[in-house]
Amino acid sequence: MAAQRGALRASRLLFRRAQRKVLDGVDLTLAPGDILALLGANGAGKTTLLRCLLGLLRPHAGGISLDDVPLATLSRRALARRIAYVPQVHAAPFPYSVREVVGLGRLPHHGPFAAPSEADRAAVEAAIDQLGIGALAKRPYTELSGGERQLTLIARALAQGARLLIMDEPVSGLDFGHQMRLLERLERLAADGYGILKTTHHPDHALACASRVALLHEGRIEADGPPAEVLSPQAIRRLYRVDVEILRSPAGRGAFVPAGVD
Ligand SMILES: Nc1ncnc2c1ncn2[C@@H]1O[C@H](COP(=O)(O)OP(=O)(O)OP(=O)(O)O)[C@@H](O)[C@H]1O
Repeated sequence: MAAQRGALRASRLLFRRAQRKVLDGVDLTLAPGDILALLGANGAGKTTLLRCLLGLLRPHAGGISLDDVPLATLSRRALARRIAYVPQVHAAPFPYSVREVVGLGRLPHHGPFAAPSEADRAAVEAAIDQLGIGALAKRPYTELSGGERQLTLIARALAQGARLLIMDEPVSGLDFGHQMRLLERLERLAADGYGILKTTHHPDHALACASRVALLHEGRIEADGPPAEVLSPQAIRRLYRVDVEILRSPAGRGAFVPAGVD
């Protein structure tokens, strides 16, 4: 079957750690326009799967392709222009300005020793505009709040030119307001044709902001589909051993309410 244009596709991935199958026959596709939320309990293998999709870990079996081209045949630089990783917010070792941090996203285009071109500078400014962080551009990254750092790291990914963004718990450590604003920004990026894969420990966020949800359990993708279909109380029970009820607002939004834990 032909992959959707621009899609990243993993088929039948197997990955072992110390003889244990962390990923065991995983199929997953990320296409432009998707917001795909990957849920799984602690240790389920979400980060391992992300690292395979980024070409940082080589699966023991199965294949990963980008536009039908095997990932393993693409250079790191070619890959970085197509797929960007947005890590969890981290402490920066040096007080680079926000503009300089976003500019690091241009390295796959001009290399570490060449001066940035006009096109590089334009891409950096466009990414800063897209994330609405122009007012922060001169501030040292080290002095930013967690939410501002997260926006800076997303802008860096956009400056990279990649259309597929892979995010490890993008709202972790953010206050409620910043969480909601970040999720809203992700929706806008998806509407602009970016494909976003994010891991999350919040089923509520997957209900509120995802076009698809994939559940990783015991090494396999147990379900992959629209949030309202996949995120049943039974599925939450199986994943987290928590009983929940789903409350729906008149606007159709949903939230999980715990009804009991093991
Ligand atoms: N470098 C490593 N060496 C050995 N085992 C590892 C290593 N990294 C991860 N593991 C194991 O692989 C399994 C999957 O880990 P992974 O980090 O992918 O899970 P996760 O779903 O991202 O977890 P969390 O939600 O807690 O971040 C876990 O059992 C973990 O202990």
